[in-house]
Amino acid sequence: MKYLVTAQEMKQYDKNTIEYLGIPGPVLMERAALAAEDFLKERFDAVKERTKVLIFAGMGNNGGDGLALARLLAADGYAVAVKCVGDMQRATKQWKSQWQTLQHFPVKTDSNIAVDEYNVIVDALFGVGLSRPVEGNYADAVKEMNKAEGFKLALDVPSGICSDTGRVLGCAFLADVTVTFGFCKRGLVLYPGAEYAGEVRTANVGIGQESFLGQEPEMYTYEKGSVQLLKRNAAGNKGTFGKALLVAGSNGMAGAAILAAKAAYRTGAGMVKVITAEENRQIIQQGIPEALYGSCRQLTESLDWADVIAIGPGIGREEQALQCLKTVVERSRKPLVLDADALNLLAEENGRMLAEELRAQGAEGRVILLTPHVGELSRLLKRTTSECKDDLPACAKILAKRFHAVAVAKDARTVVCKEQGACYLNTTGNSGMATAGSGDVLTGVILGLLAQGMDAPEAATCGVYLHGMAGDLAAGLHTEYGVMAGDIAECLIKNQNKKA
Ligand SMILES: NC(=O)C1=CN([C@@H]2O[C@H](COP(=O)(O)OP(=O)(O)OC[C@H]3O[C@@H](n4cnc5c(N)ncnc54)[C@H](O)[C@@H]3O)[C@@H](O)[C@H]2O)[C@@H](O)CC1
Ligand SMILES: Nc1ncnc2c1ncn2[C@@H]1O[C@H](COP(=O)(O)OP(=O)(O)O)[C@@H](O)[C@H]1O
Ligand SMILES: [K+]
Repeated sequence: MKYLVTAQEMKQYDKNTIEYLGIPGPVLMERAALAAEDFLKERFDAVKERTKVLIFAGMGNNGGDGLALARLLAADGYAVAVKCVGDMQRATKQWKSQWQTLQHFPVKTDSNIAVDEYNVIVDALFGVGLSRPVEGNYADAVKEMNKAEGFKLALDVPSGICSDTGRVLGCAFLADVTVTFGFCKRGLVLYPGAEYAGEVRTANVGIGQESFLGQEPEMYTYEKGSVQLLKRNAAGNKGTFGKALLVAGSNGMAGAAILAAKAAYRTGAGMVKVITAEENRQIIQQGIPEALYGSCRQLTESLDWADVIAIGPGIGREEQALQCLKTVVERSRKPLVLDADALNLLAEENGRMLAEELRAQGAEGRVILLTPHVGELSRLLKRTTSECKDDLPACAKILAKRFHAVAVAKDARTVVCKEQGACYLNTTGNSGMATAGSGDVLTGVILGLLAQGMDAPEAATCGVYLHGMAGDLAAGLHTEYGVMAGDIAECLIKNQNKKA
């Protein structure tokens, strides 16, 4: 597990480290600069004579890190220059102290620095202290850095990227590598920040879990290779691994049902039954002969049969779909995954009473998982899609609280959260998964995990992770251009736990 922190959390952990653990701020700054220096030496020591480093320093402690880095590199024989941006009178105490020390080292700091003479550009304008859009001299400096040739390193956060949301505030530094200090910031993982950050290296500067003092970060992710499936019972039979009921696929939309059913089987469910439109009987039986088939008339008895239920992929928004949803909500209390049109129906005026009923069931303890993409989420929350996209973790939390459910808010970086506790941000997957039907596969994966007895939050986080890993494997086979949802289903579980 890897923590992802906000600016506020990071500042609190800095403060705790200094005030409670007794490690002075200048020590932390020195370690931050040493970590950045280590990285640069790893890359450039072999070509030190030809390496000229230009550091753009703002007036906060991020700039202070930059000044300390300039000193360390100069002491090590590198050609270094620093370009200060901002009013030195207003610099932080640590910055001023670094500036005084720097005067004893051979670092160029005068105002006529020709940027194109330098082949390494270091951005130390703003870190987690960025509080408003980058404008004026600062924006000019960011543009100058971006225009420069050569290797680009950001200290802590690329300037202009919001540490919490990954949004660009005004304009932002486009880094090849970001060395971030203590813990990885959310904005380095969320888009577009992730693209601006380039490769992210998290450096240990002496701020660790001891600095939480009971306040853990509210977001985490899994690193590749760290997710475990439930141990498979060697003596198990198909009943042991769960009966999964899937209500999916209206007339002409049988593909959604086939993809989700296949994914549930590929994830390990013992039995999968598909309830779908009568017209789909033949195509389902040919497309996935391993699945049991039922028409909508057999829904009620199938609810009794099932251990877990999913509804939504390809069901449409017609009256029959609404009736199926009504039956599933009212006639059963079993764990329920709602996706796609099931969510759209709940968001419509017609589905309002059902949504109320579902909320009440959630409050009474029914296990509910909602898996909206940004469009579905916006309809459920009655917000614009850009509002949802701009702060997906916050919107996912609202949804989880509203339905007393596990919310899986899908996007390039999917968020999973419960009513209470930390959110999971997924980092597996790729743009090849932005293809019709890949959400149906995810529904099947989560259903398959639930069928085997995984608890709901774990099935959601593990499911999203595995789905993304399968997408990465599929992209390895077919490229990000060529991935189709069926490929993702085929790649599930294959080598999933191999470290990348
Ligand atoms: N506090 C600590 O002990 C440590 C802090 N470290 C560094 O310190 C950084 C945080 O330092 P600060 O809190 O001083 O913040 P920053 O250095 O990120 O910048 C904040 C300063 O920029 C100004 N500012 C913010 N947005 C602006 C904008 N758009 N235009 C113009 N000015 C703007 C603020 O008013 C403030 O003066 C971290 O990112 C990290 O690089 C590291 O040295 C590790 C230890
Ligand atoms: N750029 C991307 N990077 C990683 N994952 C992505 C990307 N785009 C889409 N996905 C994933 O693909 C799935 C798409 O789901 P959804 O939008 O419901 O598709 P559909 O409705 O076509 O089945 C989600 O799990 C989402 O997280
Ligand atoms: K920076």
